[in-house]
Amino acid sequence: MNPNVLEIDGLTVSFFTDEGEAKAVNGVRFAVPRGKVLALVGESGCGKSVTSYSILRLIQKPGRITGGHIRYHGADGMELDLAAVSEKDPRLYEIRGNRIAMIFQEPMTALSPVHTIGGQLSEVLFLHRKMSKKEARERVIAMLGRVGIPAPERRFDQYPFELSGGMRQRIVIAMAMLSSPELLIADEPTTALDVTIQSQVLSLMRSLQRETGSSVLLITHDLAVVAETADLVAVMYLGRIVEQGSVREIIKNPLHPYTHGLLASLPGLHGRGERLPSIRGSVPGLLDTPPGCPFHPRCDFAVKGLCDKGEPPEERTIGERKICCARAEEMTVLLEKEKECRMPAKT
Ligand SMILES: Nc1ncnc2c1ncn2[C@@H]1O[C@H](COP(=O)(O)OP(=O)(O)OP(=O)(O)O)[C@@H](O)[C@H]1O
Repeated sequence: MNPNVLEIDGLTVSFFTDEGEAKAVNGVRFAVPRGKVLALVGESGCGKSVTSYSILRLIQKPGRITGGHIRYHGADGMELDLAAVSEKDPRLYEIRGNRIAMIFQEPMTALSPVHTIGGQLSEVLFLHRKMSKKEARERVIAMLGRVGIPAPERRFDQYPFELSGGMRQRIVIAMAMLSSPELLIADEPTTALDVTIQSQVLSLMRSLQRETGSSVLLITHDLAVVAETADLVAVMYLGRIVEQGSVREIIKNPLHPYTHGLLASLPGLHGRGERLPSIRGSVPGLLDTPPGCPFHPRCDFAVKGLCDKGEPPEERTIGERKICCARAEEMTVLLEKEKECRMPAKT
């Protein structure tokens, strides 16, 4: 069996607007291993959602997948390139919601306000598992209990509006898990929730993932969420992956200046009242991406003539991580020097 449930290779997705072709995803390559959580992280607009929507072929006009592969490797041997398959191919319907499920930031996008919770959840089992009404009711009530919904028998007949945001997101997770997907794509699943509820929902997702052995592609802009939830991380900037590897290695020792900047701006790393450093400048538009490394105009380590010219740097491997930075090999030393400069001199 392939160790990866999903392999994305050279994925390119463009939006064809009146102003021109905007490459929202530009040659992205990563793999989601079986039984692992991979987080795709980056600032707003870097292409995380477009990447995840592409997997289920949910990109709408004027957007289109223009290149690359999205290879799904089923545990039962089913193989499919989701980037190439026809929209009408019945295998695509089988994959959506059954083998690959998706949960969104706002639970109400997935739930119908006019149907009961039990009715909506049972539908998943009628559709994908062809279960009887009685069997489905039992399975749904058990799953509601598993995701921490109190009094699941009573909740079965209630409507989504009768529940809090955190409870609704648990319902959506229950709905996704009912079909025992091999891969769960969670697009900012906790962003709309209060901080205390966020952490409960994340640990619920993590424990369900461990219990079922499914894989998760977690989309988030929050490195604190990554540290808490994921095994692997891929950092995206302006439609490209700039650094990827294990969470342990990358959070402890980020090498790409962008990852370094994202981590440095996390509140947990700084003392009370201390001003948080931020990455200078802002993300350029997709129609005027700079030549060379897309991050160079905001990078403190950019070198004229090296980082601002030609094609973006190619991916290279350092230890177990992959990084796209022309100065990757020197970064450990450069970051160490920078840290020393920021430390107050000893008297
Ligand atoms: N329908 C569309 N038409 C034109 N451009 C689009 C469209 N949808 C997305 N884009 C562009 O694609 C780029 C990537 O968007 P995407 O939603 O994937 O970013 P993201 O990293 O998920 O950000 P966020 O966290 O804000 O959702 C953005 O520059 C966005 O403006």
